[in-house]
Amino acid sequence: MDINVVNALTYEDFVKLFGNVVEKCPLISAAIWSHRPFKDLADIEAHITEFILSLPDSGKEGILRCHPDLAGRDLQSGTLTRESQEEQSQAGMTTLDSAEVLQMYRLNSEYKERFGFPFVICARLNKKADIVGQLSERLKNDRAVERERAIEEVKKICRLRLRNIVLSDIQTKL
Ligand SMILES: NC(=O)NC1=NC(=O)NC1=O
Repeated sequence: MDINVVNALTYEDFVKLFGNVVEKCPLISAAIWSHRPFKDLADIEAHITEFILSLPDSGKEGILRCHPDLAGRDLQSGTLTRESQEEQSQAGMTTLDSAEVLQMYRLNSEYKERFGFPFVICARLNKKADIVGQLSERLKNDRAVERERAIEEVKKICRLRLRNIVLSDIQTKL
């Protein structure tokens, strides 16, 4: 997507296009719109990252709480966002057997109990085994370390969603 096209978008169209690059946090894209003109996609990403990192811990945890559990209730009831549905199915979360669903439920519950926010990982970059391994491993972290680790995953998800928007736009143009 031509960055000049992005820079020419109205506020409403910008938020419509980029509003879910951070799961269920359209306010973030709305907040960075005023920084246009953007040099390139990396510049948009940098502004989003700057916004997230400028938040207090409670704000960062608020972003984490907007993320649906992997293989959780939203997946089972079909209420995931389009992006999340694609990501979770790509990571094999839609083809778990009942024992694996129960294992994810138990680990996610233990994690949420310990940290007060859900386990977040960039599903596109991980397969089922990695996710279970990471979830078990990261449970051992202390809260501050784990909060930062989870925000790193939010940034990876955001980067891939931003690129998806650009690529899908180019495909429609071809
Ligand atoms: N709890 C999560 O990590 N959720 C997700 N990660 C993704 O990459 N997509 C999700 O829905």
